[in-house]
Amino acid sequence: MMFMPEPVLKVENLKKYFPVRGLLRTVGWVKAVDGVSFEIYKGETFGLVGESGCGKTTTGRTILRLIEPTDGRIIFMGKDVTKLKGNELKWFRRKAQIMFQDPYSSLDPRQTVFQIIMEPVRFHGIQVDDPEEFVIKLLESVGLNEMHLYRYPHEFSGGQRQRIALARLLALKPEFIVLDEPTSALDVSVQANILNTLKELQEKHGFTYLFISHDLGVVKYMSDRIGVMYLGKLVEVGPADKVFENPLHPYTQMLFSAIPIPDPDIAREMKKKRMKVTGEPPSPVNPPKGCRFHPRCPYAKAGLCDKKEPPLVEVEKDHYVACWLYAKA
Ligand SMILES: Nc1ncnc2c1ncn2[C@@H]1O[C@H](COP(=O)(O)OP(=O)(O)OP(=O)(O)O)[C@@H](O)[C@H]1O
Repeated sequence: MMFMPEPVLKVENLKKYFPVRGLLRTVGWVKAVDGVSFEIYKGETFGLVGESGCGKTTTGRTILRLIEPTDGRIIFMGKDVTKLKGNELKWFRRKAQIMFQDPYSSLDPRQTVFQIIMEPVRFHGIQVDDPEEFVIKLLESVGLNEMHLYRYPHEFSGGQRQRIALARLLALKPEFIVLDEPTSALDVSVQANILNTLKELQEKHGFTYLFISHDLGVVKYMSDRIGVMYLGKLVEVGPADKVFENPLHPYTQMLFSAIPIPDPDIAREMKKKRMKVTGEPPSPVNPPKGCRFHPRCPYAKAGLCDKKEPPLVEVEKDHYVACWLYAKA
């Protein structure tokens, strides 16, 4: 796929801190997103990976202004999202959509498929000559059909519900879609079908995706580039094939060591690099500054990571890592 040089989305130093309340006052902050920067180009899928709680969902929702950022800039198609109001905000709400993980709670059980799909269309004042025809076309584009038009969500399987949710957002002709674990609640066979539909729709309409998942196999399958998140920060960013074949950050190496690697040469290479990591990830409330992933790292041993955060540096073309092992201290 050809990428346009102008990014559809540009995130600069994005932060989202949640207060931790004590009895009388705020006693700390959950630094869910802590200074994240990346760009996504037209027609591209940017995958966000990392363990549960590292801040993936908060990043996606803050970008869409479903929650207000603590700091940072979000530029969408040249416009500063944090400053949008009135008609411009409505335009943004139409052009930037989200598909949630849970197909059971995202559709109103009292509405028919027709009503579910037409509601946002009416809200945005989109003119449609023949609403029935319009909805049938949308249903067909996601693998459903006119038989489903006047049925209710409970009559559908999880995968079909995700298809209805997809048809609803397609009706608004979005530019950018946050896919937040869109298939995690589904059986593996159904997952593959939905992922392929997402890919086909992207080819056809040139959609730009932010794909959030903790499932590395799925992220690898879907993404052009990926960002690896650890405790609210991006520790590695690069083309998906490069990051998977040559993970640089000790955290990425640890994360990837859990998945089976089909290519024996790469598997052997990765085994060499694998580091022993034990224990749960640290809490994002007052997190440690240093990286716990490289006990043999001289920089970590010297306490350098505690004193100063490593910058994101380009180690090979388009492949960035934030670790003192690769940067000049
Ligand atoms: N509304 C909130 N109030 C307080 N803390 C929150 C809130 N939303 C998220 N958090 C915290 O922010 C951190 C990041 O959460 P987030 O859901 O973004 O992570 P995630 O990587 O998407 O994890 P998962 O895959 O489990 O959804 C977690 O520690 C979480 O507890």
